[in-house]
Amino acid sequence: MAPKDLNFITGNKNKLAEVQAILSPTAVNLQSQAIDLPELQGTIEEISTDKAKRAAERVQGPVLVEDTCLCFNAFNELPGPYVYVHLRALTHSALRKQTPLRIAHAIAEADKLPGILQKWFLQALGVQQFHKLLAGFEDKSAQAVCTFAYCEGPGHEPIVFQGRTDGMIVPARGPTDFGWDACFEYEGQTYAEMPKEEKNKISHRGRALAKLVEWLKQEV
Ligand SMILES: O=c1nc[nH]c2c1ncn2[C@H]1C[C@H](O)[C@@H](COP(=O)(O)OP(=O)(O)OP(=O)(O)O)O1
Ligand SMILES: [Mg+2]
Repeated sequence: MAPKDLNFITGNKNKLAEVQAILSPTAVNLQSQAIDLPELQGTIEEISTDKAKRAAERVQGPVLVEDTCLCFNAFNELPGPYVYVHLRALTHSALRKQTPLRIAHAIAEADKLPGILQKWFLQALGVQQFHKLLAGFEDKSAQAVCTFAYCEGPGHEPIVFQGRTDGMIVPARGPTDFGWDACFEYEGQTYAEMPKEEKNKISHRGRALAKLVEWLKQEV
């Protein structure tokens, strides 16, 4: 059964602000709790559904969670689950000493890339260096993927809503206060350069929430 109230569990204030803005014209009553949840390794869907189950256990009630991935198309086919595991074991300072190629191999796992590793890349390289990951590749295209998972409560199977937006990885332009927004270009503008309403209309998050809102309408 679709809920009237949603309890969005996230440790990320920028995400929360966007979700509030996107859902404000709808009938959804959004609450939120800032809990930083551990994230599993696996496919994008597995990460989100597992995150939702953990969150439901933690709050002992219905929850909404979200996981965001940035997938570089140039690295999709590269192998390297072990590189990924290896990089995960490194500290931030050790990661900074890795060669771009080693980091690129880890990005090859982008399909399976939990937000936490992406967070590490951003923290280790900084938003100004982020585009250099693709320096040796002609294909700078990328896909922003946002996956919401709603879980009715402990023991329930989560429902997933996903939105994807195609763009390019570019040297940072615009404010750098939200993740890789300044490095992700969509139709000539980086996410960071766009007014928020414009980003929310075309963003991975906006598209995923449109599906969530549709589901809520059908269920009511
Ligand atoms: O629209 C976005 N524009 C730019 N950057 C973004 C966006 N959305 C997430 N991001 C960044 C934040 C974090 O560095 C990573 C995802 O990690 P992710 O685990 O999904 O988020 P998080 O740990 O910050 O919050 P949460 O508590 O909801 O897991 O990508
Ligand atoms: Mg996270």
